[in-house]
Amino acid sequence: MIYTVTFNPSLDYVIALDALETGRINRTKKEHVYPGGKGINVSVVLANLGYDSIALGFEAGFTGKMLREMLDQSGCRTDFIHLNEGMTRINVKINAGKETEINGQGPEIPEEAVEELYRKLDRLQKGDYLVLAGSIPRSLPSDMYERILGRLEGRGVHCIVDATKELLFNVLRYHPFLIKPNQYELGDMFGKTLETREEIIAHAKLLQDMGARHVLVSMAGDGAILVAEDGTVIQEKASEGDVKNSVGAGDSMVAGFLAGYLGTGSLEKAFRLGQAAGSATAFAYWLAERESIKALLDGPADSYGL
Ligand SMILES: Nc1ncnc2c1ncn2[C@@H]1O[C@H](COP(=O)(O)OP(=O)(O)OP(=O)(O)O)[C@@H](O)[C@H]1O
Ligand SMILES: O=P(O)(O)OC[C@@]1(O)O[C@H](CO)[C@@H](O)[C@@H]1O
Repeated sequence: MIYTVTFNPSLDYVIALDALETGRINRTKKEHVYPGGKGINVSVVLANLGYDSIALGFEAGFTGKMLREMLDQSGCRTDFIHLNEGMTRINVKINAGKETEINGQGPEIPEEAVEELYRKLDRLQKGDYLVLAGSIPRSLPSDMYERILGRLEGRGVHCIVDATKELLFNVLRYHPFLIKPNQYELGDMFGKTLETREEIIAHAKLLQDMGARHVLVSMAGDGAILVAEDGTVIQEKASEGDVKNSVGAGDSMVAGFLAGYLGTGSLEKAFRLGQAAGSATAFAYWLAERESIKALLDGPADSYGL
């Protein structure tokens, strides 16, 4: 089974305007509310690709109730922990020529709720995949992901971590199966701006020296580079298309990679399905659907396990 964990889910309020001006009333041309949060997005795209997963995380308040309902309707299985105080955040995604995002802080997660999540994770079995993705609320310590991987160590659970800075650095010694920083996040981890292919590969390898297995570096419209555990490097440009809203492109890429890997066992197919899923999301108002992903694949969909 695949599990995703989203510590700080959201409702994403996605709006489109011709232009955004501060200090005045702006009116939207288009608006929509979607379930959000990185792990949840991974679960939604996995479901669109025909892969079952269970989305774990925390929800609270009327927004949390709505999040559950929306995910139920979309056929995505959840096993959230309900918090009695606060409310699931609403993140605002503004498409006005440029993309601007305002992400909320989210509710406080008490110690008992974290313990409840640990108990759920204790039930994972050998061969399961666990995706940890996104920020954690400020009330929690920055070694949260490390504690989870430490607890799962030696149990044969394959972990995928899509996080930045300390959250990511701290988990490397547990040899995560896959990490997916974007080009800027990777540079940021070393206090640098990475521009060339060589610089990106060299820094991905530094993360492998610290314990990561496969490192997938996404580069938005420029595509992605996979530095595999055995040193193989796969790089490809992204498909060209009309970008509508790239929020969730990275999460879609993680979902596509995992689906491709589970469906074929091939890192190359996984990489290509990941790229197609990321681009299909960028070319849509929200997360990629199965058909739009298939349309961006090179070769027949069944050769990707779809
Ligand atoms: N403008 C674009 N055109 C084509 N493909 C894109 C575009 N933006 C993203 N993609 C695809 O999606 C993948 C992931 O995108 P990106 O690097 O923006 O991830 P990210 O920074 O983790 O995104 P997010 O945090 O919004 O989920 C890229 O490697 C590429 O395959
Ligand atoms: O605040 P975080 O946890 O870093 O990111 C949350 C978020 O921006 O990530 C997803 C896109 O990747 C959105 O659905 C969601 O609003």
